[in-house]
Amino acid sequence: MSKREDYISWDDYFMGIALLAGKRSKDPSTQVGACIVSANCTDGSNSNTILSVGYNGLPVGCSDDEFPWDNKGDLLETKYPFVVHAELNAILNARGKSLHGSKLYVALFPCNECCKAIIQSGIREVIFLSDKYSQTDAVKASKRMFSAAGVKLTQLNPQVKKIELSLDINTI
Ligand SMILES: Nc1nc(=O)n([C@H]2C[C@H](O)[C@@H](COP(=O)(O)O)O2)cc1CO
Ligand SMILES: [Zn+2]
Repeated sequence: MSKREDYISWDDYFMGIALLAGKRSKDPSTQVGACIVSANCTDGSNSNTILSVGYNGLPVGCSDDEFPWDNKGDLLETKYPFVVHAELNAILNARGKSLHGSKLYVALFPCNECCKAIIQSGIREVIFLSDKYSQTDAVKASKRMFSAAGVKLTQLNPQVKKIELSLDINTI
């Protein structure tokens, strides 16, 4: 028997992990996931290892049922001042582990605040799917900083449009 040929690529796999993490988000309008992966080492050691994962959600101790999820209205009655973005959560979930030279896979292009944390933590490449907020000042500021800091930006061209998972034991 020869090897399976329809296995998913590394890029689709890590973006898939980011998207799966986003499924944990309680945000009713936009669920974002992020996955941080170690750099490609020239000798192949420890490359393509998942260092951390995160999704957009409230800080620990802030109840998902008590804080607002609205995206319109007075700022303090919306989610915006409270939600930790997926990228920042992934960086913080690494708990101080070195992220130098790593890559970050994220479903949605990072905002300016996450951009600063990405640059400062040593992440050298951002691979994203959607850039639906490209016209916002947050994304424009972000692109300016990424460019100045030399962080590579790659919009993923996935090899597959869909990855299906079944948790039915009869399908294993
Ligand atoms: N890159 C991002 N990572 C994120 O985790 N988010 C989060 C913040 C909010 O919870 C949600 C955006 O909500 P909305 O404005 O589409 O209703 O996604 C948003 C962006 C966009 O910059
Ligand atoms: Zn952000």
